Amino acid sequence: MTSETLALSRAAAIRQLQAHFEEQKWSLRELFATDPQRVENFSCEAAGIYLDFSKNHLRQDTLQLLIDYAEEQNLNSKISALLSGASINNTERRPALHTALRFQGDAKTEHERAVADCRVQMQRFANKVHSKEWLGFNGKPIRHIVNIGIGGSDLGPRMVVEALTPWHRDSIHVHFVANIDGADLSDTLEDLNPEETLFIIASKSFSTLETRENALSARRWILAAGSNEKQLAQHFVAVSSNIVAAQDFGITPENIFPIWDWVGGRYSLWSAIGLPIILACGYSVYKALLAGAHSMDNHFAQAPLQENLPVLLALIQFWYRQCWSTKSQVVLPYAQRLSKFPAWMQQLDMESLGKSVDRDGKPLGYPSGGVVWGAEGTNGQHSFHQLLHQGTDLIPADFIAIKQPTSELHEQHRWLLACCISQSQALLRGKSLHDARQELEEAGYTHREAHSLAPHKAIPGNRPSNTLILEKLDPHHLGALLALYEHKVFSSGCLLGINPFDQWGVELGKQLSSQIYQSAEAAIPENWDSSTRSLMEKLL
Ligand SMILES: O=P(O)(O)OC[C@H]1O[C@H](O)[C@H](O)[C@@H](O)[C@@H]1O
Repeated sequence: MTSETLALSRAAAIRQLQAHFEEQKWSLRELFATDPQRVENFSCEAAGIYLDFSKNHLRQDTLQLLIDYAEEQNLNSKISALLSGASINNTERRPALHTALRFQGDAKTEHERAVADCRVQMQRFANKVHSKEWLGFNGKPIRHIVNIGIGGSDLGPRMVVEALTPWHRDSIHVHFVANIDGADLSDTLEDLNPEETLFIIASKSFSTLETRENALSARRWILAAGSNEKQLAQHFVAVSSNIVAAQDFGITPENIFPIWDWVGGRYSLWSAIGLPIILACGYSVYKALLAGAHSMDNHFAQAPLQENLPVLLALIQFWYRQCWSTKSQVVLPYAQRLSKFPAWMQQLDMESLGKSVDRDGKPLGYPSGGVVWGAEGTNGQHSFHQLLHQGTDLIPADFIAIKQPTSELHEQHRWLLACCISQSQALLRGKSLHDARQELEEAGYTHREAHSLAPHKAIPGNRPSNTLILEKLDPHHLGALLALYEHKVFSSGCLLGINPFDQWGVELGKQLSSQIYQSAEAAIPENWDSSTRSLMEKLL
């Protein structure tokens, strides 16, 4: 099918789905009441992750319409194109081969051989640090690693290092600095000894403002502590595809870990951008993470669309966004150690799907990616869940539960899981006006008072959610979970007909910030809007 035919079929399929939506009269409670097998019919398991998607506004015919649409959009062949290294990132004319970063067994392709070499380089380096063979300028072993990077060069490894806390080595502490706000770096360095600190300058482009400025400040901090220029090599390594810029910064070639243009920033934690994970937890943990992701890659490649976890999640998102006009989706990991997961998801989903034109540059004419947000449970229950339950917007939720306790406090874990289950049940069931009235009367309110208060207490319910269950929060399951969402976002991009691999929308702000920074020293251009000019006068 040509791209024009695909675009026409997209528009027609969306209209058909909308017609199906208009006809639907069922409530979630009715769907459960009329189908005793609903959970069996609307759940799947793969790579150690169980997905219950029964609490969604889906009947078999809805799902079939969605699957038909995915087939019409050639989703299967697009998945094959992604995994085989076709130039799927059409605007930047390159493949998106993050799956090659987690290959298992012997390296077969050119990409895998490059990855294998890099893995050896990382392992050797980590061994030297862990065995205390790698010394700082004063002959002291390294105890602190500070990763300086932002966006994809920060969010993934930061989230994984926190998620895998039980695997941390006692001898090494890993820290992350991202923000251009100097408080981020200075607060982090406050209690560190420069003699025992090593910086990873993580930047695919090696030209990102925040990373450059933080790296320069870190360099001055090490020099001020007594290191000479030559000894800086003992305190700085880099991960970059811009080898020349990293060398110009003063990093010796053997301490530069490569990343390639076929690895997108938000998909890069599996590359040398994941070096902090190896330093914090050891190489075997990193390997298990890759293996978990690889098992999800295999599932994504092989499972039929109707049993394919990433595809199902993408279809559900598509259904709500196109037909239910949802504006956002919330991700709720019920695990303290996954507190940074929503931030990682935000970059993954919003940088990928926040587009207004299709792969050919034509206006979409239908909504693309929405807002992704969330926080770890149970904390959100005591703040924003109010809006999920009683607000006017329908916000589909993904709950992520971990079956095995993540601490010694097993009783608390049972409470955590009970809270997680109760939230999706409350979203589904709601509370009728009648029940709210009765509850109030039972609590001693007069009939009249109960009548007037009940609308405030009633909860609409009928609100959808997915629940994902991981057996354990270990490297393998975590790897599978992250790959699941990566492939979900890719599938969403295919369903929307957009290229999810570029992010040129972020460039304008960067260009303007340097113009503003420079103009503040000279005259502010007169043709700039008065608000910008006034803010510059007040602030700069
Ligand atoms: O790794 P870097 O080249 O420093 O890029 C870091 C980040 O900056 C950019 O602004 C992009 O929006 C991100 O996708 C990227 O991950």
